[in-house]
Amino acid sequence: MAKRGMLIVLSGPSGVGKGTVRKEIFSQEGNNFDYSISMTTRQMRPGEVNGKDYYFVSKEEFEKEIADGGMLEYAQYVDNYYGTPLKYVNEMLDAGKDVFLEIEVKGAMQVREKVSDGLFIFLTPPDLMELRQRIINRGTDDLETIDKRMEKAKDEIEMMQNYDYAVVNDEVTKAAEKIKTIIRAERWRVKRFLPDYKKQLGVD
Ligand SMILES: Nc1nc2c(ncn2[C@@H]2O[C@H](COP(=O)(O)OP(=O)(O)O)[C@@H](O)[C@H]2O)c(=O)[nH]1
Ligand SMILES: Nc1ncnc2c1ncn2[C@@H]1O[C@H](COP(=O)(O)OP(=O)(O)O)[C@@H](O)[C@H]1O
Repeated sequence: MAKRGMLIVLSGPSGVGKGTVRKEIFSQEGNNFDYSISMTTRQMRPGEVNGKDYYFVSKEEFEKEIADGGMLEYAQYVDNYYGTPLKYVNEMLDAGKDVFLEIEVKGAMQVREKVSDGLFIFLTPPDLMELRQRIINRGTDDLETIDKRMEKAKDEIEMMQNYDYAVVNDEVTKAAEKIKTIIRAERWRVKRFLPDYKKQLGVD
């Protein structure tokens, strides 16, 4: 059986640039990871593709998945559900692939409870004004939603203490570089390396 893959969780407040940084990492290293496509009940935005950006489902379908135990984690975020389907993640990890999740903080904490050897990275904005500006620039939210997201962001940043690494998203390429460095180093953490190495050496 292949060595089980590593679960990499990229999290942080909405609008900080998780999607942007994740896409930058995948454009360079897409062959090295699998991305878990989330399920959501929110409206599809122009340009989004069902099954690529998200699996877009109804509230009823999402609640059925929860009831059937099909979600690794889920959260309700600004009136919609978002979650990670469990089956794909397990299949990929079992096949020895590293799987990347890009999720908000409540979901990340559920994963932390369930997956003790995951790698948890918190992407954080240079400051709150810059975060607000990014959400405005993205042009996907009305003012009321932006205010809700900003209120949430303050609580979300408090959650940083529960993560393994913090990365400031000042520039996209720099943040992506830092995350790649963290992942490379993580592969050589003794707790990940040693069990296999012992097997190889025939010592236990
Ligand atoms: N818990 C959880 N959060 C998710 C998942 N997928 C996306 N999110 C997060 O939900 C929040 C809202 O997502 P979305 O409306 O797409 O906005 P955007 O990511 O800010 O463009 C963001 O912080 C996402 O990272 C998921 O599967 N689980
Ligand atoms: N380092 C950065 N500098 C400036 N703008 C950024 C940076 N990273 C992301 N953005 C912009 O901020 C907005 C929010 O990014 P997005 O990736 O959608 O965030 P998230 O997935 O965390 O909600 C987008 O308009 C994106 O182009």
